[in-house]
Amino acid sequence: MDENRMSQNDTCIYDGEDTKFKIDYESNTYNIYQFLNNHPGGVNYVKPYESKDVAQSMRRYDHSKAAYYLLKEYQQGGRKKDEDDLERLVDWNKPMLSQVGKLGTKYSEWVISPVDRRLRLFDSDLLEYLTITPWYVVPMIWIPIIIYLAVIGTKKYIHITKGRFGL
Ligand code: HEM
Repeated sequence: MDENRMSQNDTCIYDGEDTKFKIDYESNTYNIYQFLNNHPGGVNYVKPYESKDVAQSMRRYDHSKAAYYLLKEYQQGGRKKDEDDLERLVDWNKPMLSQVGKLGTKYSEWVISPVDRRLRLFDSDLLEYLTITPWYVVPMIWIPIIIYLAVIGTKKYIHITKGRFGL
């Protein structure tokens, strides 16, 4: 493999032989299988384009620069690293937090150029662990707080309105 290309396995969250949804864009082929369900326009817009060229349709829907940048992530054989200066600004295998401060004026362009790969934010395993919250933690914390505040509020209301309204 060309050493200027990242292998798809390095960059993909999902991989596997049977997980393919190929499209063409300007004579390159892309496997966008892992992106299908995340497409902001919905999966149904993209589904009819399996094995077809999407260039015209993408232009018709006025996709942003970020969308075309993201598309390269799914290029067959991996993204060409030497094509994008933005790719070389950080070491993707190291935590991001310590690196973004050094991006300087490039930061604003880099931060809105989406990629679809595993990366970590913090050096510390504990902090990294805290960056991902399973959905059930949110009701676990907030439901007791809501119940507590509702009980306190009701008690106060009963106390304040005691003797009024003929109660
Ligand atoms: C030909 C097939 C495609 C069609 C018909 C299509 C259609 C659309 C539509 C209608 C929206 C607007 C959603 C909204 O604003 O509510 C959208 C947004 C978007 N699409 Fe697609 N899309 C296609 C392929 C792709 C591909 C291949 C990618 C990249 C891998 C992509 C990335 C995006 C992104 C990032 C957005 C958010 C808006 C933006 O940044 O432009 N789309 N698409």
